[in-house]
Amino acid sequence: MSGPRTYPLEVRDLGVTLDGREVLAGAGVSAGGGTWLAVVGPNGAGKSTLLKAMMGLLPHTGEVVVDGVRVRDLKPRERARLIAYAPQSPSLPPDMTVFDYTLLGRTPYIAYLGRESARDREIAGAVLERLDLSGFATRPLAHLSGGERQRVVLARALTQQAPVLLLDEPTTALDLGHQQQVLELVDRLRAGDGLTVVTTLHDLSLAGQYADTLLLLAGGRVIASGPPRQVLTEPLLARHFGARVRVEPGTDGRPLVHLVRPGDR
Ligand SMILES: Nc1ncnc2c1ncn2[C@@H]1O[C@H](COP(=O)(O)OP(=O)(O)OP(=O)(O)O)[C@@H](O)[C@H]1O
Repeated sequence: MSGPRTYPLEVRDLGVTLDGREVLAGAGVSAGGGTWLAVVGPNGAGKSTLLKAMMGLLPHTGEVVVDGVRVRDLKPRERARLIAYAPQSPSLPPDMTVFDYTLLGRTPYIAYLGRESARDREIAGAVLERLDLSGFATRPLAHLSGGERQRVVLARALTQQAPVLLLDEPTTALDLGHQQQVLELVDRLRAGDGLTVVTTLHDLSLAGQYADTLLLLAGGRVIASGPPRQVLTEPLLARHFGARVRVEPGTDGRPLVHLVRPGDR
């Protein structure tokens, strides 16, 4: 039995200069099709910049290649069918309803001047259901809490049904239960539909629990990449986050990162 078709991802020598400042340089990493890559690093490291450049939203040098296709050669609609992106804090049209905003994820499939089909509406409805958002469908975006808004942004990205999913800090505004719900849902989509997932994540233990590969960025450069236990090491975290941490294996052997107070052993 063969699984779903998957789309490997390769980032080659990516560089971004903003206002004359090199905020990302020489960034390279690859992720197998159907695997999860988590980008970690301190504030200002260049994590969001990397995702935006991968999505083609920022001028950059280097290449992003998905399943052998150079993303920069694609037309915007083709790119949007291949890669979906949920930004960290997008500005949302306040009067638009949750359902209509989610439906925007179908735009790359709707003909110019065309209207969404019953199938498009069905897909949007099903995604809202999976994210516990059906009850909010007719609510204007301005009337949502921060965490609800964050899940709606994710809903729009999932409605796009692209095989590569880029999520910038998908869990920051979420309570514990919703963090788990969102990460488990994304992981089910990865395993079941073969999505290639790239997330930035501040929570290093969560990154270590879910990702197959971690990419540690600091100062716009790649410091380390590889399986979680190779990247989440006490010396690397101490050096690049300026934090005292203890790293120990969890029940599944994946590393858990704890902050240690000065004076504790
Ligand atoms: N338009 C801009 N002009 C100049 N510098 C910028 C611009 N946008 C972002 N930067 C800088 O680029 C660097 C990388 O920013 P980025 O948002 O990618 O960091 P990040 O790793 O996602 O950080 P955080 O964890 O705080 O979200 C930061 O130092 C930021 O100040």
